[in-house]
Amino acid sequence: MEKIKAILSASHEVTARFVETEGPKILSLVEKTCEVFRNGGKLLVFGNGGSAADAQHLAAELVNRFKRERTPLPALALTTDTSILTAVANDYDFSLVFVKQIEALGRAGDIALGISTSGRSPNVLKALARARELGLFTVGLTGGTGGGMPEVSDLVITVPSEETPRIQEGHLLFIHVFSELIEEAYFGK
Ligand SMILES: O=C(CO)[C@@H](O)[C@H](O)[C@H](O)[C@H](O)COP(=O)(O)O
Ligand SMILES: [Zn+2]
Repeated sequence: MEKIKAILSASHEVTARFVETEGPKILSLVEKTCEVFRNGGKLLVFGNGGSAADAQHLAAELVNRFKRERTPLPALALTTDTSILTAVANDYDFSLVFVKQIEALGRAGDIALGISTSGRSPNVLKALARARELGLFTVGLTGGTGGGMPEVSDLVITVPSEETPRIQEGHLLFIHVFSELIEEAYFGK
């Protein structure tokens, strides 16, 4: 029981600091995303492991709904097509599994959101770098020092922890806060 309480308390402490330091950046990303959606652009999201699940979670909130009855929003997780993922990894390299999808689906004016707790996953960093070259707005959702994210991201949102699970808990909070604010900002209160 003590262990559970210690984990919960660490998680709360990290998410509280996250909101305090990164809140303004989250608000600016909400504005930017609404502008991109209004201009016919879309959000492409990707990451590995738990962050692949987070990418899918965010895309589902936006395409389906969060709290409101409203029209679907254009978001796509690049982590779900096992034929594409295995073919690219098998024929080329795992570090290109998101790059090739960015090249196929990304258009200038879209947003590429890469999720990496360490900021060091080559497939996430390469996809953000390529997205930027192609004229997408790039966002790194990360933790700790952010690894290589600052070099390839127009906006870096960082959970202030060095522990992967705590960082992921901050990322989940981001997904829900972002989805709720997007619904309000895009469709009105
Ligand atoms: O969920 C977890 C750990 O909590 C793992 O599945 C974790 O996401 C994987 O090890 C990832 O490969 C880590 O990649 P990254 O966050 O450093 O980019
Ligand atoms: Zn996890």
